[in-house]
Amino acid sequence: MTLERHGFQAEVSRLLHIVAHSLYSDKSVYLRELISNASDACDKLRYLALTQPELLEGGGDLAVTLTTDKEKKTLTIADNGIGMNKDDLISHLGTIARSGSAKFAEELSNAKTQEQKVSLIGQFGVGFYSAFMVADKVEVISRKAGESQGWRWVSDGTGEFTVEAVDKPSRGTDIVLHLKKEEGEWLEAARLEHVIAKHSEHVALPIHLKDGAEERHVNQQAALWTKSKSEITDEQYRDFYRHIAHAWDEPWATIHFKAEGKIDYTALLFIPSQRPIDLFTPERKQSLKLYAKRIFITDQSDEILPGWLRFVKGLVDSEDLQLNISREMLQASPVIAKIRAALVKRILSDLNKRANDDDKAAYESFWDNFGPVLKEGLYEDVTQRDEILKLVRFRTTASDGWVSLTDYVARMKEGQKSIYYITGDSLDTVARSAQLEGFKAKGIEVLLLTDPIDEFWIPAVEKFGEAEFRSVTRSGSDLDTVKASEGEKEEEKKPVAENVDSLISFLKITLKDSVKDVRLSERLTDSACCLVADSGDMDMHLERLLRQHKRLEASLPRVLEINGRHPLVAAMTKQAAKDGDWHELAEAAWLLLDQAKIQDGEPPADPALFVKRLNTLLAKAI
Ligand SMILES: Nc1ncnc2c1ncn2[C@@H]1O[C@H](COP(=O)(O)OP(=O)(O)OP(=O)(O)O)[C@@H](O)[C@H]1O
Repeated sequence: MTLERHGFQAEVSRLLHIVAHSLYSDKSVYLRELISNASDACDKLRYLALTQPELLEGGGDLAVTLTTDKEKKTLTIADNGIGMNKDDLISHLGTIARSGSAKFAEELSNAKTQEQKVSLIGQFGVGFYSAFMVADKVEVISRKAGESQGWRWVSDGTGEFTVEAVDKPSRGTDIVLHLKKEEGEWLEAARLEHVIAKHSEHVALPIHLKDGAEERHVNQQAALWTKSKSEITDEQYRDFYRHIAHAWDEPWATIHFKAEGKIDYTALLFIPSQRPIDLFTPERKQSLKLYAKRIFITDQSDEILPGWLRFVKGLVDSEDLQLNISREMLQASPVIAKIRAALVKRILSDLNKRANDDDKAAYESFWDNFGPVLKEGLYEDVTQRDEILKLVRFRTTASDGWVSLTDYVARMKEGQKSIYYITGDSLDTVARSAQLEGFKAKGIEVLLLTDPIDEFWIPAVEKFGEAEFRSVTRSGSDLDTVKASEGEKEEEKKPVAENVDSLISFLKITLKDSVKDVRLSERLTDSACCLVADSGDMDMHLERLLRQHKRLEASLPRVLEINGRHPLVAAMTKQAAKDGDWHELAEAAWLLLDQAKIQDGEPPADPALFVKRLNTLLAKAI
């Protein structure tokens, strides 16, 4: 059979280069990764064999076997699981199929320091490729269950791999590591046993170690989640989390409980301390593993947890599920629906405890990582809305830290009935927005919202207690009904330019359909003008988002608010009262509209014309 040469996908090459140059202080993690893959492969076969017993080919004792060869300097990790055929080898081991990989590769190339790279890899996981931390050549010899042809994949981890057909009598996969010169320790049985005890003790599959003529069973194999909490150490929980979630970080939270009664199940759930890179991909895939009576069923069900809890890792094992339940049947299963409801309740209540814990920084680190995902629940799950609102934290104009809605409401000014917010792309731009000026002057706190999901949950939720959410970029904000508190006296206000109404009429006639209306503003103190959405119209940031995603073509005309106390508006008002040539005033009117757009982060309607007008006026002034 011919030997085929293939190039690795670009992101894999880059990843391999970094991994092979051994960034990790603890290289032993490669063993955990390869044993986890072997154990996943056996789980997959065991599940398929429930309906296709012929796949077991008479050999149903699934196991992982580690074999050392001191002469050849190889360590082989073999399993008799599902195996891979030629296409599987090329796609699974030659590309990173996982979503988020393009973003990962981009960030990896942008990362400057080794620490940044390690942290990125930590978020993404390197799985199989970690083999190249200890090996300068890796051979994968595999035969897929139900197929007769075996295949051999070989690579030295630099850009290319080869695939060829080989005979492989036994089903499953052998990973042969040709160890680097300095990695001889992986030929020592004691060293291997120690690492297995540390990282893979709880793998629910026998792990055998063959060292010369001797073969031993080296793991305890007790499913960790079946033990009682008091028998499990923090370290065991952590190692189990890393094993089951293919993670590299510490769990931020560990939730382990047994439910007995109408439905019996055990849940062992983890919340990571690092945000994985693929958290915001469109599939919003969750990865909780489902077991029935300790047999793995699936990690692909969207039924066990809602998408807005997709950051939760771990497993659920139920006594009340049929072993041969198909993934389709899961969708209609009342047992799953009940388990899901209970898990959601439990996770939210644990989060609530942590939110009220003294360790504010810990909760804020969770919020930083997963807050935007949890907020999706406000939009999607009416029944959990009140519980989630208790957990949400915001940046605001009044504080550098995170603020809860309860804190916000407690600080509301006399006469303030609404919770004010502004949405935008980044904290910096929203915090500088002209629409906030009047609110700042009165000392009214405004929530600064910068997650795309904010545009969707706010209109769905509408209220927190009695207080309605109100955008400051909308007209009719009732600013004048709110009293400034003592010590925050509003600055002495300058009088509004006399006859400003005639300027307003002039602006309406000149700007015509480019604006919906022109009004005198109560919200501006420093800026001459700003654009706001008319009450009932779409919020401006939402409109921009929809246009970016090509869901909306043209932009809607907005209300131009002008500041009657601003010197520019005063000068224009004077000019409007005079008879004669209004050409220059009209040019100034267009400049006023364009500057409002620029302040909102939008380009002027016609940039060339904007520059021409500006230069004409500047030339006169200089
Ligand atoms: N021993 C094995 N038997 C069968 N398939 C395997 C084996 N090892 C790896 N694979 C296949 O190769 C894929 C890639 O493995 P890899 O460890 O790189 O990533 P992963 O396990 O999917 O994710 P992670 O990076 O989180 O570990 C796996 O998803 C699996 O399909």
